[in-house]
Amino acid sequence: MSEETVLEVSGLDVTYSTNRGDVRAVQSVDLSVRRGEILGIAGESGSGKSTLAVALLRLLKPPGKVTGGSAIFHPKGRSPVDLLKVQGEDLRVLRWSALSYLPQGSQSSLNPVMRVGDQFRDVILEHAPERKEALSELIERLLAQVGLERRVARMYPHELSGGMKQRVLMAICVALEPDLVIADEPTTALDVTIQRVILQSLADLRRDFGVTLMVISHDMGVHAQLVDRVAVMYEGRLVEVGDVHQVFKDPRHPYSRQLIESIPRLGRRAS
Ligand SMILES: Nc1ncnc2c1ncn2[C@@H]1O[C@H](COP(=O)(O)OP(=O)(O)OP(=O)(O)O)[C@@H](O)[C@H]1O
Repeated sequence: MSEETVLEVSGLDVTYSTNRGDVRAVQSVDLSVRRGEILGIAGESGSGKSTLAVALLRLLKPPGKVTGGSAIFHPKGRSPVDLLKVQGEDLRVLRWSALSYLPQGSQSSLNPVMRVGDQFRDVILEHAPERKEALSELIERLLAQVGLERRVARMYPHELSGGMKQRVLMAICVALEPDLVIADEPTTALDVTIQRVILQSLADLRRDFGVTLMVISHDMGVHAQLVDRVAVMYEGRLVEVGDVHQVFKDPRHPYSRQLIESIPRLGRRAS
């Protein structure tokens, strides 16, 4: 795996100002993501994982506010950019083609009145119109990559199971070969068998497309099966970052140890 850095987060602070006072949801977070790796973000509910993701994706809504730090992103073939400062057209250009997002509960993010193939077409043609010629082949290849038949392109979202919708979204996320995909709780709300299929598809996407993934999950089993390195969040802070085997074998922080001990049984790694 290359040691090239895709994203360098330094001193990130995010605060929600409420009438009951300020909630410092992310505090002084330093984190780097290496090209080609799967980095897990672990921590219990409320530890700040989603806030970290939406701040990096510039999708943070009021009363949330980034109150400090930088997130230097290095897309291939483009100049580095601070994700916390990029604006307007520059931000639009980065979305999907360099930075894509698989949101929590993403199964409702497909447009219910559009066929799956048209949803691929919209994303691909908006950012890469030169792909128009070979578009059907590309869509077929992307669907196959996540284990779906090409007939799925002609279907509407309501004709798909939850796991199929999740796989369609994963394929759309990687369609433009982004430098980084941020997936928030990709297996939550799916049954256990489907969870395994999704984890395997994510591992395959990295193997076949070399995609860099940041995977947010409260489920330590997901990290055990999928990720290369894991970062543990606790009350808005990163308390430990390391090789996943190392962290599971010898957690440095008592909170990481607690999280690991709370897993009923460690699963097998997917890759
Ligand atoms: N819109 C909001 N207004 C006020 N506080 C918020 C808001 N959104 C999140 N918070 C607070 O910020 C902290 C971090 O929440 P966040 O959702 O990022 O955690 P999480 O680890 O992703 O948890 P979950 O998996 O449950 O989403 C929590 O204390 C939460 O209550």
